[in-house]
Amino acid sequence: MTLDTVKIGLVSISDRASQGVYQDQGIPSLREWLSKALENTLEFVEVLIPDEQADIESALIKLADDDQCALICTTGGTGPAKRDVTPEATLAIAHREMPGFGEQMRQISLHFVPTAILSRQVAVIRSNSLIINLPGQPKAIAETLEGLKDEHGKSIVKGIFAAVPYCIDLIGGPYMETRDSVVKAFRPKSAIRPK
Ligand SMILES: Nc1ncnc2c1ncn2[C@@H]1O[C@H](COP(=O)(O)OP(=O)(O)OP(=O)(O)O)[C@@H](O)[C@H]1O
Ligand SMILES: Nc1nc2c(c(=O)[nH]1)N[C@H]1C(S)=C(S)[C@@H](COP(=O)(O)O)O[C@H]1N2
Repeated sequence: MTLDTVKIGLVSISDRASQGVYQDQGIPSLREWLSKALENTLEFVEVLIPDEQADIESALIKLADDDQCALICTTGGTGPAKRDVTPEATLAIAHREMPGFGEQMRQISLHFVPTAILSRQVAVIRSNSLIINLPGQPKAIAETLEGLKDEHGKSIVKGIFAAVPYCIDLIGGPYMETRDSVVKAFRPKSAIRPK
């Protein structure tokens, strides 16, 4: 079976990276982890913007409605600081909320940092796109998507990505295959397509 190409939007939200104060590591970290985790051919649409609610909303609308990305990952701007507005922007353009993702990401992150509860990250659906907020620390991207493994590679805490392919099936997106050594997608037996 030939796998579908998957279009993925990557949005890095950082005042300083967008001004060139430091080099953006958000988009490269997202691209690297997703390319490692997925067997499908991936087509990325990438945006680097400051923490401005209007800019974030229009970037998300364009990626969902015009580019038709099945998955959109944001990084940054989820904390309690005044300029952190990523969750507000995401909720403002959402059609439906998916609260399980935010709940699980905060649980996972508590295994890494006690400040995990400061992230207000959300996940939502807009039409056929799943949009997920990830924290801004570049290392938080793999932590929340993949979870935590012991020294033998055995999963201690499951990352949220295990649930992403089936969610995308259910909203009418492409069938995504993961590499089990990175993350094993879970689907009910009836939804698994033979390789
Ligand atoms: N896009 C990025 N590229 C590289 N490092 C980043 C990026 N975003 C955040 N970081 C790092 O993670 C830390 C926490 O991220 P946070 O989103 O809270 O940044 P911030 O303090 O709001 O600043 P800014 O929006 O200017 O990146 C930052 O201080 C920075 O060290
Ligand atoms: N996995 C993980 N989650 C994390 C962190 C981290 O380093 N790793 N940092 C926390 C911190 S310090 C903050 S303030 C919040 C919000 O980060 P953001 O504003 O960069 O999105 O994410 C939290 N979640």
